[in-house]
Amino acid sequence: MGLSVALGDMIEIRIEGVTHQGWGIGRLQGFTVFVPGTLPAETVQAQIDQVKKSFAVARLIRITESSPYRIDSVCSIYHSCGGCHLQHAAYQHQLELKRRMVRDVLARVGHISEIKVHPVLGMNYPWQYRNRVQFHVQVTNGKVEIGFYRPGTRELVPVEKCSLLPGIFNDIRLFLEKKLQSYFPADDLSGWRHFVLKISRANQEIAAAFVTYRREMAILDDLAKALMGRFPQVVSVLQNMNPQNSGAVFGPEWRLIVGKERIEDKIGKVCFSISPGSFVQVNPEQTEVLYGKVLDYAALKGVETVVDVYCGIGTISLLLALQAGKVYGIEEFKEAVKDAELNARLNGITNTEFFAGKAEVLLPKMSAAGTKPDLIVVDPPRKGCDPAVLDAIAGMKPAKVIYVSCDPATLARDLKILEEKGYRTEEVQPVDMFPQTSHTEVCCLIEKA
Ligand SMILES: C[S@@+](CC[C@H](N)C(=O)[O-])C[C@H]1O[C@@H](n2cnc3c(N)ncnc32)[C@H](O)[C@@H]1O
Repeated sequence: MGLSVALGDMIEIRIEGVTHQGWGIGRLQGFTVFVPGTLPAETVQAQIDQVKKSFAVARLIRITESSPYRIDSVCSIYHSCGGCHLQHAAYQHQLELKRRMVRDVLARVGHISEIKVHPVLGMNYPWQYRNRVQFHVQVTNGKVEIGFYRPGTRELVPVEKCSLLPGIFNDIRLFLEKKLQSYFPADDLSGWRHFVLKISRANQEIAAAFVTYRREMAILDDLAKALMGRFPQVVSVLQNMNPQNSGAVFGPEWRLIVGKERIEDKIGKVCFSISPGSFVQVNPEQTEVLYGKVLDYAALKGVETVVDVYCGIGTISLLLALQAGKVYGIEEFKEAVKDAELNARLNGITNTEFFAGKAEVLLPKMSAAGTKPDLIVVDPPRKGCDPAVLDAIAGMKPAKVIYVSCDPATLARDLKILEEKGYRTEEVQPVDMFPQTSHTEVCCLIEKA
């Protein structure tokens, strides 16, 4: 039987749960209705925005019974920006909601319900935690705007200050917006795409990147010098050329405009030199918590062979290498592999070896060559592990697998596959890498059954 409501209808609904995007979930005539911006135990009036075969989406109009955990959001643009999803919930409640989200998705997708999901490890100060940002630059009829796109659109949200960013990022954005505007109308401002900032937690140095459609951009050198002159913390300004209209922020070609090529950071005892396009975790304080959990679960004794799959610049690999016999890292992005090798040298670590290529090709090759690791760590992108990676893990028969995931749904899918291949999930520890948003990082310990 279909839902007897239509687009534009007003409904009253009790919210019972929350989705992984942070939307409230209610039931109406046996149908699922999602209401963004609501919390469990609230009753709300909402207007139907979308009706699909098995669910509807409604827009929050009025809260008739409020959750005791509802608070006023901090950001004035919270409802239009879309970058945060849970600012309307007190932080401790956000952590509880995230724990429930992980538990629900593991049960629904992974059929894993008997395992306890530990309370989410949160932050003392869950603001200004991001170490990098990608702003979009838009120049329309000579008016320069630097900000974020409204979700699913190319419409810029006017941002005065983002509460997830260090204060200096907001100041730099305002400076650049004004400075860029001052070149108009004398200079051609077309060709701009993004403006990216990264800050090192260890020494507070900042690297900036101008991402442009084309190489020739008259004002970039002048702008870079002005930026460094005004903000001495900016030690590196680069240009990245990205002519493609794919979803990727960076294209393959980089040019150093002024300052140094790379910035350095530190995690635990290990120093990292980071090339501009490489992946690093976005929340450095919580990265230490997450990696600490990986080391706990690994419980190494100095003799083990470990494979770190999807290793990025070798952060987890090098921390593990301090406690293992030998660590192999696998990573698709060649520059990140060069970083990992350089970082091993910088830290005097000699028991690592890194391989550039796709995990789904290299791990099966390693398995065929007879490598028998005691532990395999995987930290894949959101889409999770390729089936060939999971097959290779089962073939190599490590006693332990540690799965670090930024997407609980693909994690649940992969844990189910690993269970079918003779592995059992023993521990599930969510870590709040992304306070105020609905995203959660999860670290799992999996053992051979
Ligand atoms: C979530 S990041 C984890 C990086 C690292 N473990 C860390 O904590 O910084 C995922 C990494 O997987 C890499 N990657 C994506 N697809 C891959 C593939 N098919 N094979 C190997 N690496 C891949 C990305 O370049 C990225 O560095």
